[in-house]
Amino acid sequence: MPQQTSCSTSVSLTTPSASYEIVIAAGLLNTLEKRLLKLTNGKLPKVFIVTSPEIWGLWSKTVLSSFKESPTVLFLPPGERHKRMASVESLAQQLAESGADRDSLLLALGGGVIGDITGFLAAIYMRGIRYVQLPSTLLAQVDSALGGKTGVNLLAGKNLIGSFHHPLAVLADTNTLATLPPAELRAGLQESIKSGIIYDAKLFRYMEQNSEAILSGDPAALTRVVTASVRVKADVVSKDERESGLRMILNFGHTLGHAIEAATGYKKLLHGEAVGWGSIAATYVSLHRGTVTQKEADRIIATILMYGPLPRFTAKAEKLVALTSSDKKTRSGKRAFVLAKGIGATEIAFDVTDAELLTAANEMLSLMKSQTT
Ligand SMILES: NC(=O)c1ccc[n+]([C@@H]2O[C@H](COP(=O)([O-])OP(=O)(O)OC[C@H]3O[C@@H](n4cnc5c(N)ncnc54)[C@H](O)[C@@H]3O)[C@@H](O)[C@H]2O)c1
Ligand SMILES: O=C(O)C(=O)C[C@@H](O)[C@H](O)[C@H](O)COP(=O)(O)O
Ligand SMILES: [Zn+2]
Repeated sequence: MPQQTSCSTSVSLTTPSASYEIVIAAGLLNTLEKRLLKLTNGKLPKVFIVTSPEIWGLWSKTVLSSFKESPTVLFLPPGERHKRMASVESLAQQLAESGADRDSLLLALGGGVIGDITGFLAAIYMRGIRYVQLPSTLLAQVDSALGGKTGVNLLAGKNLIGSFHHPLAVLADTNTLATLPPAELRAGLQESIKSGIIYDAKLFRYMEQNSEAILSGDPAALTRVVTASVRVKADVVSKDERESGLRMILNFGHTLGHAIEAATGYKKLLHGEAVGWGSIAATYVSLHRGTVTQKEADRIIATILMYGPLPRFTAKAEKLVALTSSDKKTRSGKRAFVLAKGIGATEIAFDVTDAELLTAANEMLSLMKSQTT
C-alpha cells in the first residue's frame, strides 16, 4: 500500500482539566514511538494497544516498525454492539493480568467504538491512567477521538455510562483512511456535515460543492474536511468542556439519531448514518420553527443525502420519540433540542414538544420511503 507523508497540522484543545494537541498528518503511525516519547518526557512506560483484529491486520506492520520493544496488544471484536460494560471489564482484567500499572499508557487504535471504550477503560482502570487516541476512521478523526467523552451503551440508550477523560494527545494519521470501507467513510462524513451546519458555513459549502473529491478519498480533500471539523469541535469543547451549554450543539441530529440506534439494536445502522437521519429530522423541526428557510433546509437535506445512501430501517415514529426520553440533554424533565439557525449557527430550544418531534420523525420516515436506494 503506498503510504503518504505530509506536513502536519496541529490543533490545540484546552479545557479546565486538560490541554493537548490534535495532530493531523499522513504517516504519523510510522513514527509513533518517537511521538509517544515526546508526550511522556522521554520515558516510555509500558504501552498497551487496544484495537480490533481487522485493524491490526491492516496496520500492525506500520505501528510495530516504529517501536524498539513491541507493546502488548489487546483485541476487541468490531461493532457498536460490543460497546458495552462487558468489553470494558474483559479489557481491564487483561490489563491487570498483563501487569499494567498506574504509569501504563493505553493507545486506542481504531474508530469511535475502540476510542470510546479505551478512553473509558483509561478513566477507570486503577482510578485513571493515561491514553492516546490513534483514530483510524474518518468519524473518529473528525469527532470521537477529541473532546474527552468516553463511555459505553446500555440497552436502555446510547452512551449512558461514561466519563469525561481526555487523551494525552490525538494523532490522526490520514493514511489510515485509505483502507476504510466506503460506507464507513460516508458515515463519518455525516459528523463533518453536522459540524458545518452548526458552526462553520464554509465547511458546509465545501462539502456541498466537493462531494466527488471527498467521497473518492482524495487525500487533500479529506485532510481539509478533517482539519476544519477538528477546529470546530476543539473550539466548542474548549469553551464548554462538560456540556453545560454550548457543547450541546455537537449533539445536533443526535436526539433522534441515538433513538434510531437504540430502536434498531445498535446493529442496523452505523452511528454516522443514524446521525444523518437524525439531522434530517432536526432540520424539519428547524424548518417548522422558522429557524431555517425552505431553501436552507433543502440544501442541508440534499447535502446529507449526497453523502449517502443512508440505509433504511424499520421503526415507528412514536417509538423513536419515546426513546428520546433517555437523552442526556434532558434535565429535570426539560429536553434541550438543537435547532439549525440558518447554515453555520444553532439555537437551543427547551420547548420542543413530542408532537413536533413526531411530525419531524414521520417526515424523515416518509423521505426514507421515497428514496430509491
Ligand atoms: N466520544 C465522542 O465524542 C464520540 C463522537 C462521535 C461518535 N462517537 C461514537 O463513535 C462510534 C462510531 O465510531 P466509528 O464510526 O469510527 O465506528 P467503529 O469504531 O465501529 O469503526 C467502524 C469500522 O471500521 C473498522 N475500521 C476502523 N479503522 C479502519 C481502517 N483504517 N481501515 C479499515 N477498517 C477500519 C472497524 O474495525 C469497524 O468495523 C459510536 O459508538 C459513536 O457513539 C463518539
Ligand atoms: O462531543 C460531543 O459532545 C458530541 O456530542 C459529539 C457526538 O457526535 C457524539 O456522538 C457523542 O458521543 C454524543 O455524546 P452523548 O453525550 O450525546 O452521548
Ligand atoms: Zn455523534
